[in-house]
Amino acid sequence: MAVDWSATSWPAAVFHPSVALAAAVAAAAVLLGYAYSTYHHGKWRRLGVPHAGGPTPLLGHLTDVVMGRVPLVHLVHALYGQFDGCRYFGIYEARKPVLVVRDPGLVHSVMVGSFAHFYDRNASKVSFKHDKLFDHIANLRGEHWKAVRAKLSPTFSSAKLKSMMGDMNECTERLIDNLNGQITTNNGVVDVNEASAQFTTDTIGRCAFGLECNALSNPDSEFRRTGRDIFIPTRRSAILNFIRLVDFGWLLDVFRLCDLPDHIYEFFGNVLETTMEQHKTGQNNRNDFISLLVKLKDDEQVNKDGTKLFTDEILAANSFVFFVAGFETTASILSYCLYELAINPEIQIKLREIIKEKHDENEGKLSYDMLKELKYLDMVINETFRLHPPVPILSRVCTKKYSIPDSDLTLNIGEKLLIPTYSLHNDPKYYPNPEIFDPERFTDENKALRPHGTFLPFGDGPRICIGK
Ligand code: HEM
Repeated sequence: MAVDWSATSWPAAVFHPSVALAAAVAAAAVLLGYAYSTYHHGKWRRLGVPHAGGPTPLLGHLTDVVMGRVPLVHLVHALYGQFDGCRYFGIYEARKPVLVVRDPGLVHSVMVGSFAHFYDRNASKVSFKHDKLFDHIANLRGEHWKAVRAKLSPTFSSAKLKSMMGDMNECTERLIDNLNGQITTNNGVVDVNEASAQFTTDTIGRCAFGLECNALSNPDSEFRRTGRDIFIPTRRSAILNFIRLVDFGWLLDVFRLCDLPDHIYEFFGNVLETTMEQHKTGQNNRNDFISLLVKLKDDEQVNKDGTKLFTDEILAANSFVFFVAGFETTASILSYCLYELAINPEIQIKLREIIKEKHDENEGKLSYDMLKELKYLDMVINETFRLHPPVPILSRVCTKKYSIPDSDLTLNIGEKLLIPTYSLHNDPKYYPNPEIFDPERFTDENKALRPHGTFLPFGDGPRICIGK
């Protein structure tokens, strides 16, 4: 049977004015969305800055990173290789132009010499307004950061470090027992990753908080569980980070959303309250991080504007960051160091003999001064930091207009820079055959041959790691 097209209703529907309007609105929305998501993508071309090609609308160069196909450090490393010979290059972190600094001299200027232009790591607190643990030293900005940093720096004076040696030695004895136990029960196979995480949890718990965390003897202890919960990526944090990345972070403030589960906020609030109380009532008279916090709080005068620097929230946030910043980094470098020693037995034997000799000279005791004399141990650890930097990329935000010397490029306030630590550590120009584990790169003579800005496991300049 022939179809009578004039009798069907669809052509009439297509041309109905409301459908045409909807189509026009949809087209306008697509165009607007495209314009929004690519608005800044021409910046590096306009400025004549060498830049990575083909940014995707909305996600820029981070599509594969957001999809979980490539870690950010691999992406930056591949581009670092592509821009050999350039002092810097541009990428797009989603919509935002970001400058990656390749030249060690410029890296050093940004972090040290011209620090006054690059005070901060984060541009703003948007999207974190309701995060009770956000206002810690690593996130604070400008003068506020400077004031808190000056007060917290004495945590790691050499006198304080010396007083921690007893606790560290005790945790180390337990680590050795744990490793020996694993060797016996597991045919010589050892999970150094988990043992390092447990050891680090116990050591920070004792040295900073005066707490017995028992992670080595009880892998399910509360501190160890909390450490795991903070670092295991969740769908929730992935979604929140995506929202931030595409510049809708303000929505998280509107809906009062935070990254971590409630029990983590409660945990750090409780740890701080309990340990501070123990110090105040004399149940604990150790000279640790918490005693410093108690003193800062008690001694503080109210500012002219009636505010205080060390509010309960600032203290809780800083307890949190001392645990978080110290835990994963130290555990990671310790397990990589044990791993490298296992696959480089000649280095292991040499290091072991040097340590044993000193240990015997010192009547079987491990002291702070003895550690400082173990130069080869330092070289082995530094080579581990070079190959496996726990923080492989650093960031800075321009806080005061900066003209890059010998170039036409001027950075404006709020613009972001990345410093590719991992790539600088693996650049054959500074470290020939970079894939080889070779502690000899860190003799005094060899170190002196390399320019500043080529070894950054703890960052550099006034914002360098406080726990270095
Ligand atoms: C192997 C161990 C560690 C490594 C590799 C490491 C690495 C780093 C790096 C790369 C930075 C950024 C520096 C910059 O931007 O220039 C940093 C900052 C920081 N680290 Fe560490 N860290 C380690 C241990 C610790 C420990 C034990 C603590 C304990 C308190 C700590 C607390 C901090 C803090 C609070 C900051 C922020 C400093 C500021 O903004 O003023 N870190 N760390």
